[in-house]
Amino acid sequence: MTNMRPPQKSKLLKVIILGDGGVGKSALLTRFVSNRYEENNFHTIGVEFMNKDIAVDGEKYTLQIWDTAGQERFRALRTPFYRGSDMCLLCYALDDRDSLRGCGLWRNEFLNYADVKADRFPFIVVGNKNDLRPEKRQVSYEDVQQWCTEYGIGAHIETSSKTATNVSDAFVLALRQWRRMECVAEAEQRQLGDTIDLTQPIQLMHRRQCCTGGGGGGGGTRSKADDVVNEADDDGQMADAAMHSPSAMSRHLFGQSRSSPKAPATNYRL
Ligand SMILES: Nc1nc2c(ncn2[C@@H]2O[C@H](COP(=O)(O)OP(=O)(O)OP(=O)(O)O)[C@@H](O)[C@H]2O)c(=O)[nH]1
Repeated sequence: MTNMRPPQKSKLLKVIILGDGGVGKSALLTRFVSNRYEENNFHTIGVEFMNKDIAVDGEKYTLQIWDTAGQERFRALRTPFYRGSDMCLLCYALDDRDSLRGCGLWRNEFLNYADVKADRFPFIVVGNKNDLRPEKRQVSYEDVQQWCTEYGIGAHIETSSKTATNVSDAFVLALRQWRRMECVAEAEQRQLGDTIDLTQPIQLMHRRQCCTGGGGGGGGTRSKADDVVNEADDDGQMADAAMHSPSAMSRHLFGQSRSSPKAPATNYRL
């Protein structure tokens, strides 16, 4: 026996990179995964993916990163791969104003084919080629901030695959957005789980035994609730009532007369 903790498993997450043709999506992926940069890339046809292990805030992840073709003619080849994505990088190039506008169309295309809710999905906006000289820049940081606010996207980063600036940070940012969304979803789920819908009929199981009341036949002291449970053993209805609301036993079967032979006590409205 050893007290060593088992090696932590990494979580597999699917990341998708979208943006107009030539904005630098493939260069970003190649820089991140292989730390290489090529000046003359071929256009991507359809989709390609690569895996990269990453540790963020003490957690291990394997990112399965899908690079998609930005050219319109490849739409039918790329869209089937949107489903199941955990996060999405919307890319534009700093020297191409139209490519920022394009991000809106990419977002819509993604939402449509991935079938996810816009306000529940972790998008980030990535401005590529920030190594270019200032005079080549067509998109200011403020333009993008404004765009992000308009589309409700909370994270934006500028990168350069050429000079390896902020490339890993872009993926870490996306991962953190994903985690934030997960936390929101979990909190909502918890809230839903804790909420009892008083308008719904509650179906109780017959002859359930109460461990605190000695109902398992352990020979402990009999409680008042035990008596009531046994008293109603014939049809099991009272047992359910006793377990769920012992103090309400005086109102047997929730307001219905005990003499009523077929009182539907196991399917009631509060
Ligand atoms: N200056 C500069 N140029 C870049 C950078 N990243 C990419 N490029 C240039 O942009 C060209 C297109 O980059 P890609 O990565 O192929 O673009 P893409 O978005 O994948 O294009 P599609 O495959 O057609 O969708 C490259 O051949 C490079 O010349 C960068 O960080 N800085």
